[in-house]
Amino acid sequence: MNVRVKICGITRSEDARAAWDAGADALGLNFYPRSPRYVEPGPAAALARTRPALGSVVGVFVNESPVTILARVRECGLTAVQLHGDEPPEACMGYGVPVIKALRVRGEEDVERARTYVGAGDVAALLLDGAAPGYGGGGVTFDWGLVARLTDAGVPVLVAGGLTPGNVAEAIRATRPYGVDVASGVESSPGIKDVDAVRTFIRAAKALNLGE
Ligand SMILES: O=C(O)c1ccccc1NCC(=O)[C@H](O)[C@H](O)COP(=O)(O)O
Repeated sequence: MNVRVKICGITRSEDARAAWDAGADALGLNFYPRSPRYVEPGPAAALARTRPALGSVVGVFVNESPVTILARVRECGLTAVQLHGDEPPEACMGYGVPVIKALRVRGEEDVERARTYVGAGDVAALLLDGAAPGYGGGGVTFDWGLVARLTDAGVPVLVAGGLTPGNVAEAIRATRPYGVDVASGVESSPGIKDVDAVRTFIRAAKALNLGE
């Protein structure tokens, strides 16, 4: 197993550097203006420049216009875009970088809906999130038992929603995902990462990589 770790909602350069140093594979920069983790394009470009040679910087968008997404990809050097709103499968292409489509999971019907994105456009992975109010970053888990039907079929899935240093290992064992993603579970307040929690989270996730 080689589980990748994405730390989402980075707003400060010290948090970005700490996450890379701790072994993060990807950082998420949030371009949804209503998020407490929103970053303006200028500071986001500076955060993206902390990226090490093999790291990935993912821009998170909610129902954003393609023109704006393309502009952010170019000006911030994003290596992937995460569409975290109500974007249909046909909207998941045209950015010149891989697309991660996020879906909130309440039950089996949402997993079936997720299947409609597999192979659509530039979708390279699905991110399955809990169904908290709002679009993301809500700290709510979902039934991990629903993920296996996708991962067993070889679909790259990032498991998100309510993950913490304390439950990430259990989530990985239950879902055998391509990766895991966390925002609020490693914060002292929204947008401010708790560096010790980030380190513990990454260590817990990557320990399973070493264990198999
Ligand atoms: O984090 C946000 O504020 C946010 C707002 C709107 C859309 C997406 C958002 N975050 C995207 C993420 O990838 C989060 O890491 C994911 O939703 C999990 O969040 P959490 O449950 O807090 O770990």
